[in-house]
Order: sequence, then C-alpha cells, then structure tokens
Amino acid sequence: MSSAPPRRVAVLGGGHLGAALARGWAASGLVTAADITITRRHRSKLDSLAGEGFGVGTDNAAAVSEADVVIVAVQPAQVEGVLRDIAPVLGARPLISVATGVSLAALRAPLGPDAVVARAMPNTAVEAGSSMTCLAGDDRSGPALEAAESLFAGVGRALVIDEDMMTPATALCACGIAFFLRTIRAAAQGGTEIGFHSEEALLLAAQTARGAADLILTTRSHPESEIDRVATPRGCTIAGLNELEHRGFSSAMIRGILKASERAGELL
Ligand SMILES: NC(=O)C1=CN([C@@H]2O[C@H](COP(=O)(O)OP(=O)(O)OC[C@H]3O[C@@H](n4cnc5c(N)ncnc54)[C@H](O)[C@@H]3O)[C@@H](O)[C@H]2O)C=CC1
Ligand SMILES: O=C(O)[C@@H]1CCC=N1
Repeated sequence: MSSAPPRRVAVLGGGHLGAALARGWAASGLVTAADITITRRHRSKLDSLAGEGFGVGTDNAAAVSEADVVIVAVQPAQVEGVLRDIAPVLGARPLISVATGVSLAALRAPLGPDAVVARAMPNTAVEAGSSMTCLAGDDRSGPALEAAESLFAGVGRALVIDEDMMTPATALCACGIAFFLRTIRAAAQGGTEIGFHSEEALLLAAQTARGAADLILTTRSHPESEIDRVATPRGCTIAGLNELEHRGFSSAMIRGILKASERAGELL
C-alpha cells in the first residue's frame, strides 16, 4: 500500500510532460493546484498554468525550497544542470526524475550519494488519470519511491520494475501511447472513408480502443482469445484482420517498439 501523497510538489520543467503531470495531479485531487509549483526558463510560457491556479516561476532552487517532493521533468541533456542548481537546497527531499535514460547513479552524481532519488516513466495520459507508469529505485530510494508510488498510482497504474527495464518501459508505455494514438487516428480515417463524419469516427474508434483495453485489463484474457470471439467464420472481422496482417500491422508495431527502445537507450 502506498503512503499519503506529498502536500507540496515542485515540477522542474513545465513542458509537455511536466504540465500534464501537474494537471493530472490537480484533477485527481491528489495535490491541490496551489500546492504545485512549476518552473521553466521563460515565465511567459507558464501563463496558462498560472491561470489554472498553479504556482509558477523560473527559479528552480526557490521552488524546491518550498516543496516536499521534487519532480525533474526537463529533457535528458538538461537534467545535470538543473540538479546542480538545486543541489545546495535539496537536502533530504525526495526527488523523482521522469527523464529518459538518466540513471539513478547519474541523478546522484551532482547531488551526492545520500540524495533520495527515484525514477518514473509515465505517459501523457497522466493528465487523464490513466497513465501506465513504471518506477525504479534502489536501496537508498525509500521515501522517493514511496512518494512516486502514491503520486503515480493516483493518475493511473504504477508498477515498480528493475532499473535496467526503464528503457524498454519507455518504449512500450511512454512512446507507446503515441503508437496507440496513431492507431486510433488511422481507424478513424478508415471510418470516415466508409461513411462517418470525422468527429463521430474518432469517437467510435477511441471508445472501441478503450473497450479492447478494458477487456484485457478486466477479464485478464489473452488478446487472441478475445479476437477469436469476434471473428465469425467467413465473416468480416477475419477478412479485415488478415488484410491488416498481409500489410504488416503486427510487424510494424513490433518494429516501432524496438526502434523506440533502441533510441531511448541512446538519448544521453
Ligand atoms: N513527453 C512525454 O510524453 C514524456 C517525456 N518524458 C521525459 O520527460 C522529460 C520532458 O519531456 P517533454 O515534456 O516532452 O519535453 P519538453 O521540452 O516539452 O519540456 C521540457 C521543459 O523543461 C524546460 N526547461 C529546460 N531547462 C530548464 C531549466 N533549467 N529549469 C526549468 N525548466 C527548464 C523547458 O523550457 C521545457 O518547457 C524528458 O526527459 C523526456 O524524456 C518521459 C515520459 C513521457
Ligand atoms: O520522445 C521522447 O523522447 C520522450 C520520452 C518518452 C516519450 N517522449
């Protein structure tokens, strides 16, 4: 069971993921918007988040000083500089990095060996409370891993994995959501070609995708058993499925995951 979520959170790096995290935590009621401070280099780009009630600023050390837990959400190559900025004020505060490819050892290098750090790999569905987030820590991560479990379980599912699986997790979950989004978009395009207006086609495709995921997550059955229940002999499902496979659908998805994993391992 995860512990109570931290009251005040500093999100360093209010870009796509940082903003999605802040909005997801506030929407879930886990942390109030006023207790989340988001930083980035240019204050003007934080105006809309300020308008939503979040604290905003450009001073990472000041944000950290007022927080119970720190989230690092800058690009991988920017992490070291940010950690150097905050090293003098971090103290024993738990720090969670969502940066791809930055190891626990690399996080501790500028902060010192006693820094309480963990890694998280969410996807942008944190904003909708539906992320799959993988977490990793080690024997010195204690409170950071606990804080991560409580924060990320509040905006989807969270699973603790070995650190050496964080790169594959990046490909399958963090990049993976884009692959499923493209799949939904493609299905909607097909839907429009066979007669639906585009908004209707998108709704039909997205809810159908959600249904497929819910079947797997709730019944725990295998996708192929579920497919067998849909595909009537000589019917239209098997005709469509076989055409997808003749066009390399499964192979394309597998190769996409492999390519993303390869690139995720090279990011630093
Ligand atoms: N976008 C996604 O879906 C996911 C991203 N990640 C990781 O999250 C991190 C952020 O990714 P994105 O949000 O996509 O990138 P982004 O480029 O949208 O956001 C990074 C933000 O950090 C800000 N920044 C740069 N230097 C800063 C500094 N010194 N102090 C404060 N803010 C600073 C930038 O202005 C920018 O707004 C990356 O490490 C990425 O690998 C991980 C999982 C999913
Ligand atoms: O594309 C990227 O590099 C980041 C990491 C995973 C998702 N977005």
